[in-house]
Amino acid sequence: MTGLLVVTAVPAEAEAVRAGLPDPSTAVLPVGVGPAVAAATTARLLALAEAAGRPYRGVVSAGVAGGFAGRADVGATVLGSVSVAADLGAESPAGFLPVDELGMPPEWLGGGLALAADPGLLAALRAGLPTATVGAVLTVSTVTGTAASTDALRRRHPDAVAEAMEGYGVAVAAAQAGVPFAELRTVSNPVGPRDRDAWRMREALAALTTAAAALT
Ligand SMILES: O=C(O)c1cccc(C(=O)CC[C@H]2O[C@@H](n3cnc4c(=O)[nH]cnc43)[C@H](O)[C@@H]2O)c1
Repeated sequence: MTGLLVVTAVPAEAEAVRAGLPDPSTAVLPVGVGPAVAAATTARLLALAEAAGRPYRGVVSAGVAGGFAGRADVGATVLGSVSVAADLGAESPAGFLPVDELGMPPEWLGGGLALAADPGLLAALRAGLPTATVGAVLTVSTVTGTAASTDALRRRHPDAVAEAMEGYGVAVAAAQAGVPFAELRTVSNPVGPRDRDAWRMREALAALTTAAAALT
């Protein structure tokens, strides 16, 4: 059994995590932006480790995220209690219909639209990050960029603290491999109308380096 696998979307996030790791032998790898490439690449990494007789002890999806104002502001650290596929569904005149409300059983969805963090791994991360905000982290394929879609997400997910683009995909890969999963994010921007000037990437990456100390 090897240690933790930490997957980020892009190299800058991986470098920020590595810079704060207490154990430099922890694997930190960028697996791409969005749920599909993150799921496929993580699944391959987990399968290769298992085939080599050195399965990972757990996998953490880490990186920057948009935070829901009043729940997780810019610079905050967030731990996902659950990673949610927030835009997997169907549009209708009455609004968005999540795919699990269309009669599809959880097994068709890799375990469901909301995959909970492993309790032991989450507890360990909470212990190392006592000021982190804990709540649902949404996974979206399209970055939310209007007030209307922000309000709709807030209504549909009153427990959501942040949104990003990889967590649910990594969670599906981990569930298929039977490996504990958690999601760790630092907030680079508020979820809301698109405004690149509101981005604080340097601050979020610095917070990621600080938070990485909990990844023992
Ligand atoms: O150009 C824009 O307006 C824009 C706004 C938000 C994010 C992007 C990205 O290309 C970053 C995607 C990347 O970062 C994570 N991330 C960070 N903030 C958010 C967000 O508000 N909503 C969704 N994802 C976000 C995400 O996990 C990706 O890896 C561009």
